[in-house]
Amino acid sequence: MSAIYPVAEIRKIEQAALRDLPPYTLMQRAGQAAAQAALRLLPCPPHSAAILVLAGPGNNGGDALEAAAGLAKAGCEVLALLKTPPSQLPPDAAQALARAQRQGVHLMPPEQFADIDSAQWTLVIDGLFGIGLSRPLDGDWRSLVQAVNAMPCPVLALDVPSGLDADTGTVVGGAGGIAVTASNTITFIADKAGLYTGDGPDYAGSVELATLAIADQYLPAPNMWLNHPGLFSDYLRPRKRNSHKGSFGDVAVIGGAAGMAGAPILAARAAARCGAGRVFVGYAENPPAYDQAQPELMCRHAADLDFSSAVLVVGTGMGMANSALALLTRALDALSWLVLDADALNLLARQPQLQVQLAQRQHAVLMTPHPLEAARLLGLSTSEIQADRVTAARRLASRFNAVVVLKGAGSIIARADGAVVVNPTGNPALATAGSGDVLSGICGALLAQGWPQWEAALAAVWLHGRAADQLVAQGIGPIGLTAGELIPEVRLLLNQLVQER
Ligand SMILES: NC(=O)C1=CN([C@@H]2O[C@H](COP(=O)(O)OP(=O)(O)OC[C@H]3O[C@@H](n4cnc5c(N)ncnc54)[C@H](OP(=O)(O)O)[C@@H]3O)[C@@H](O)[C@H]2O)[C@@H](O)CC1
Ligand SMILES: Nc1ncnc2c1ncn2[C@@H]1O[C@H](COP(=O)(O)OP(=O)(O)O)[C@@H](O)[C@H]1O
Ligand SMILES: [K+]
Repeated sequence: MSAIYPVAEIRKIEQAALRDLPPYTLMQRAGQAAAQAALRLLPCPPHSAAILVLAGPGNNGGDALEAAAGLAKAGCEVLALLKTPPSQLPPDAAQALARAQRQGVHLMPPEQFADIDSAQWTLVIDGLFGIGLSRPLDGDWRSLVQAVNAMPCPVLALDVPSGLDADTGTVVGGAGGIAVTASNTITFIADKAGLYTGDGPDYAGSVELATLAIADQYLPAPNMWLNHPGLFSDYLRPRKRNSHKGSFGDVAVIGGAAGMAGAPILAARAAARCGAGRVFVGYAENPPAYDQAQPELMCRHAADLDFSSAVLVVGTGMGMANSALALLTRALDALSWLVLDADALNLLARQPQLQVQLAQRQHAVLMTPHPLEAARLLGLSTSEIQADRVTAARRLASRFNAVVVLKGAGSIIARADGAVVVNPTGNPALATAGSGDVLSGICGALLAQGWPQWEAALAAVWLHGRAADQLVAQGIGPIGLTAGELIPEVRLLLNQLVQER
């Protein structure tokens, strides 16, 4: 399942399930799943492992103590750090503590709390705070997290790395806050957006989901999902034998002011190699005769292009001159499907009347802002966008009646009705000039081939990120991957997905 729920919903699911289950059941399931995940992470047999379990004052601490019991039972040497007096633990966590002690888990004496880094641990389990974190970590908690973050061993976070906001992927307390940097996270009941977007992936590491066998009847209809090909596979259709280039549509990339002629070329090459029947490049100024590396592209002056018969990808390297504004206005007037990127978005941010025109357009639009472009469109700062990427993407989608891709680590795809998808593919190899142009070209190609906007956006973002992941696995990046290198890899992946379906 790929549903993502906000923390408030997870609380409701948990409460509803707990009403129908014997007490302590869910914590036992969480702890056991965590113990199994921990055993899989050990680089040695259990009886050679020394595991430090950090147990906080709430039920996240209870999960950790339950996991500690399971690990001790499996033969590991387990030491638990518990600052809270047992009498102050919630009932389930107190039960987990009793079980851990029966299994031979030792409690660390308080005088050793400041020296946890003096021992060599095989693994640390972070069960300090989960979704109940209500304020930034300070004092002893902060020192503890600092010590864990300096350790070389793997760290398994339970539910969410302590200190991270599970909804937004920001550290609680902002720049002054702190969170556990885990190598792995096992999250319970359902995925949380904050594990996949913004700073979340840097803290959560590799994420595994344990649903705790919660029956479907307790799960409300989601309106947030984790991106995967199942969400767009209906459109991964093999080509009919009896087809021709007209069957796969035209893309016209509009952009390319002086000094930025390469940007639309990247988008256009991506569009051609992702299957558009014909690809035009409409230059704001001085079109080149043709693209030597991809002579299939038809390079023209944008003023000479028919805007009504192609999917228009507008804005890549377009500049902010009056001529660019005129091209954007013409594109918004056209009945064609639109992808708005880069300078098209920057111009829109400056032109309230064009924003009204966009929101009222009959044919909806796909917009691909990076956080700064999103900030300009919403009149906010980039840090305000990054503080809650899901909300920012939803606001843009509803304001402009558009499908919006808020780019950056863990891209957020949002729809005007509030549906959101969080993308788990991609890596910092993509932090290179032109990779956004490639994304807009992929979007254009899928739209030209008849994909609806929502599925086109989901597929384009997933493929773009996955291509970068595969290239990095081959050693092509993260350092020095260039945007153009993504294009053949995306083509390969798209063909593979169609074949596998
Ligand atoms: N219930 C169940 O059966 C299941 C629960 N599950 C597990 O429970 C987790 C949620 O448990 P939880 O609600 O007890 O919250 P948790 O994250 O442990 O922290 C709350 C405690 O921390 C304290 N506190 C907060 N911030 C603080 C700070 N900065 N500095 C210091 N203290 C701070 C807060 O104190 P207070 O804010 O009240 O002062 C309170 O004492 C969830 O993530 C999952 O792991 C799953 O196993 C499924 C079954
Ligand atoms: N750290 C990262 N992790 C995942 N994806 C990233 C990361 N950095 C950048 N990207 C992706 O790379 C692309 C960059 O787009 P953009 O900022 O518009 O670049 P440009 O304008 O140079 O083409 C976006 O799709 C973005 O989501
Ligand atoms: K935790």
